[in-house]
Amino acid sequence: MPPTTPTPTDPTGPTDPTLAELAHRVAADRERPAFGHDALITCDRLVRVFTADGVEVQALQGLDLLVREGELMALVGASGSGKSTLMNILAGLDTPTAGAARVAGRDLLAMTAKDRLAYRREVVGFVWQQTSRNLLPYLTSAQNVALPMRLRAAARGRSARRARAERVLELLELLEVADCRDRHPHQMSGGQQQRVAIAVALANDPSVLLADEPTGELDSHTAEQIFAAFRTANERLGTTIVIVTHDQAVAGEVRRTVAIRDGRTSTEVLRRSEVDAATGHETVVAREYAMLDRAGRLQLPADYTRTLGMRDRVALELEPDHIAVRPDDSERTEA
Ligand SMILES: Nc1ncnc2c1ncn2[C@@H]1O[C@H](COP(=O)(O)OP(=O)(O)OP(=O)(O)O)[C@@H](O)[C@H]1O
Repeated sequence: MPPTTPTPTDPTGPTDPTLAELAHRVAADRERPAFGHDALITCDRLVRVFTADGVEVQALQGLDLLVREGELMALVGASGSGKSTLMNILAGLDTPTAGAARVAGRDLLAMTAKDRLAYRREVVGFVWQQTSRNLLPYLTSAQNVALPMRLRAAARGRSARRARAERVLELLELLEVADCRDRHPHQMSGGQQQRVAIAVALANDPSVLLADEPTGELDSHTAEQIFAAFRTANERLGTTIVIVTHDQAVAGEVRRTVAIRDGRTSTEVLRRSEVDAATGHETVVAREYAMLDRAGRLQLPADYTRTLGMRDRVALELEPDHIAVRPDDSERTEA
């Protein structure tokens, strides 16, 4: 199809708005809900700059991310793309340099030290890659799971021992490690330790469970089982779960995988099941999307731009139902 040339009468092209139209747009903007108003996690133009030896590193460069309540999603990206920086901010362990971040109604930039402690104890749970970082070595599994509940009870000046013991057992059973309840971490396999770690993270019924490479130290079979445990927690308890992973198998099992590139969300893969009406056969269809930020910026996948030799400048054409992005043809046009 030849490129369309937008004219002032063309509804797809730019026109000079009248004063009444401008007033209408301003009113509509004012009424439009804020970015991420209905999301459980909202990152809005999030920036994190580190300064080391006088050199600035921009780990997050205006990252936008929305996660809805009840989602189980994966974050992927090359080493150094900013995944751990984002997880540390969402876990309340680090503060962004600029932008906005909200989790379950908490503004992560405005929390006091006391709010931050309560946030880490009650709103988020985390599972780290190193099994040794998740569990205290001198406590049994049951004691490890009970600890966050005891700390919360102490902070609130309450004690409900029996309810606590019941919840410990419930969680260990849900994660299929009830038989390990009296064992210490060194008496369990890596997979069992990570299951107990998930139970610890869920102890105070957090709104969000964050996991940073939780299967990084495990073989692929055990990694699959750990992933199944996250899915059980998501389905049975309704917990929203965000997993950072390099593991393609894990990333391929979730409905939504968001890729981070150079400190920004770049592409997103959504998977949905389709049932063939004739055979009843179910297949999973995956589709990749690029993310358009609020300033209209788009990151094109590196393999696409490489394949077409696109660099610096590209040609844009507005079509009735899409925008075409083509390699720079200015020199050819001028010749
Ligand atoms: N405390 C810090 N001081 C200085 N630079 C840092 C610090 N933490 C992270 N960075 C830098 O910020 C960038 C993003 O790092 P980050 O650890 O978030 O990446 P990542 O995607 O999690 O990588 P990996 O997959 O290797 O863990 C990197 O360039 C890193 O060197």
